[in-house]
Amino acid sequence: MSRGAASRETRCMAIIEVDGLRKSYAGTPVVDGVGFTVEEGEIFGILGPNGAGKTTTVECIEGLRTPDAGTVRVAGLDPAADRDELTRILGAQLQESQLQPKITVREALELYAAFYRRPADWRVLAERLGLAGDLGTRFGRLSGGRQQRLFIALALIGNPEVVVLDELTTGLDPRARRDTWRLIEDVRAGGVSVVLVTHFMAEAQRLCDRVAVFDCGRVVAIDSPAALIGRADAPTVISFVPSGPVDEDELAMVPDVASVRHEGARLVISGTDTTVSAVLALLARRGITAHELRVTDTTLDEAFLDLTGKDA
Ligand SMILES: Nc1ncnc2c1ncn2[C@@H]1O[C@H](COP(=O)(O)OP(=O)(O)OP(=O)(O)O)[C@@H](O)[C@H]1O
Repeated sequence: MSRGAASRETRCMAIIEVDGLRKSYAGTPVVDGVGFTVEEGEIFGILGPNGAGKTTTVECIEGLRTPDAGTVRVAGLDPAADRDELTRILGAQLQESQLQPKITVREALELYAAFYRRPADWRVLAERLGLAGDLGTRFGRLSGGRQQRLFIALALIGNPEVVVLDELTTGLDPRARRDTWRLIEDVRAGGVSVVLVTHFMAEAQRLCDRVAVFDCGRVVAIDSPAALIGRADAPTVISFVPSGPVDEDELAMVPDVASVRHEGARLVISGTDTTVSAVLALLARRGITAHELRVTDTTLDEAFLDLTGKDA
């Protein structure tokens, strides 16, 4: 194989490579040795509590910030040095403040298409993203969900190989969020790699092939959502509404119990399979019936708490 072919093959696998990335503001490190790769065609999630350094990291990938140390490559390009070439490969979601409320959907699509040498056909994009009926509507009059559709369309208008979506569904109602998830899946099905910065565990669990969990400027874990959940100390949750009072001290003594909490009248106990049978046996001994009994796998929320000790 020629060296050119070999390097193309390497590039085929990783669309983004970040290694040893560091960035400080006023001497305070906010990104402190971050490294990960995003494979072509995957939806890669970046999760973490407020201030963990997620946005700073993606801004280095987008060429909006210059790293203090480390390397970032997007399809082999250095974002800080190759901004012009980068715009042909990478699409970034706009922030709301970058669009005038009076601009119509058609005008925004035409304007942004004009920035690229070989833009996507904006009419096709509008159709695909369900915006064809909104072309004459002013941005300020669109619902939050429709505005997000427009931001996705604008991120895709340069025919990018990878898009970075930062907190795309924050502020949307659950229905609009689910619609946006479907759009992101469609984008990936169209061959575009996706980097998704999110606070929502359900979003990461539903969409992402792999997730990097950030904490205090570092990556504390990278894995598939299922594998991260599998790493949790307490992989099983049993919950029920007890028919009478339960001695919680006694419950806490049950084998493998990691936590006992209340959700209204419901008791929620996390632990292992052993916990489930032991809790049921204890209830039977005390003559208590478990109404609305549910046994579920732990979620990414719980796995995240285990990894960072904080809510996202
Ligand atoms: N331009 C800046 N000047 C100084 N400090 C900054 C600047 N931008 C970000 N910070 C600080 O750097 C830290 C990391 O910010 P960053 O936005 O990267 O985190 P984040 O994980 O994206 O957080 P969030 O989820 O709240 O958006 C925060 O403490 C933030 O206040």
